[in-house]
Amino acid sequence: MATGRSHTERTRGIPEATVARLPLYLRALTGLSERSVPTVSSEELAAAAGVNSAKLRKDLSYLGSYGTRGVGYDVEYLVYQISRELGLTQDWPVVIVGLGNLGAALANYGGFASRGFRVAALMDADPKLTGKMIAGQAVRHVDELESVVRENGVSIGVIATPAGAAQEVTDRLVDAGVTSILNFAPTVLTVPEGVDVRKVDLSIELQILAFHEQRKAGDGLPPDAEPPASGPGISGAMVRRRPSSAPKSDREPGVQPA
Ligand SMILES: NC(=O)c1ccc[n+]([C@@H]2O[C@H](COP(=O)([O-])OP(=O)(O)OC[C@H]3O[C@@H](n4cnc5c(N)ncnc54)[C@H](O)[C@@H]3O)[C@@H](O)[C@H]2O)c1
Repeated sequence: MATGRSHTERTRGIPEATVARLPLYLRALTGLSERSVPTVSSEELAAAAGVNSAKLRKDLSYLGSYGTRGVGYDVEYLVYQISRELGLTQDWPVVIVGLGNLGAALANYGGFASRGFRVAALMDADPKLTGKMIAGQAVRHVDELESVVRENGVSIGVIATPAGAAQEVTDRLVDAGVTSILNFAPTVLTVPEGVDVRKVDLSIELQILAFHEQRKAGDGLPPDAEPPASGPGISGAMVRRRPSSAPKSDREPGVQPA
């Protein structure tokens, strides 16, 4: 199943679209693994992940995984391969900033820890929230952000503050050493080279559904109108990058590109 190529060789050149589908395969495979299913065909796995099987085979070939004719893919091994490719075989401490409705819901979501994303700290600017227990952790004041990031080796920050605070929080996270941001606030974040931002925007997903609903109703669009690119709840690439030297006035509001 695996080729003789090194991990580094395989990692090079995996298309971003393939990377975006790997979590879908992993979720489907985890379900199979929990049911102790030993092998899976590309057709079954593709159906479970909601992609076509030719695409799946191509995607998995980037990992050096080709399956065995007549048998399919070894479920446990493929779970390991995809987890390794996604960097999930190590622990990633995350910090959640903004513990309002959304932040508290995220903190209570068990799916982070079970996938190796340990919530190292919950931080909020509201002194009334300091010390409040959420999901078994005391909320800490955002004044401690830099020390929390450094002490816990945090590399991923989750932003669930109002839009107006998101850039300032991002700058502080980045200055403290965070290199990946998951942004729930409805604003464009500007980050230096080398920092990745993923934006989650449920309202964009709803707008795409509205487009399709409108088409189903045959309302006002020419028959050959192209639908917008649909995607997972986490919008695609992202990122407006600002060289660290660029002035902060470069920032502009708007919708982060998907
Ligand atoms: N992406 C999505 O699909 C989605 C869905 C719902 C909400 N949102 C967004 O998520 C954010 C949070 O929504 P909510 O309903 O939880 O809001 P909320 O008002 O309940 O909570 C925001 C929290 O952020 C804290 N905060 C404000 N400034 C801060 C700062 N500088 N540092 C640290 N904490 C700070 C506040 O004290 C508050 O506890 C908003 O930007 C909202 O628009 C996004």
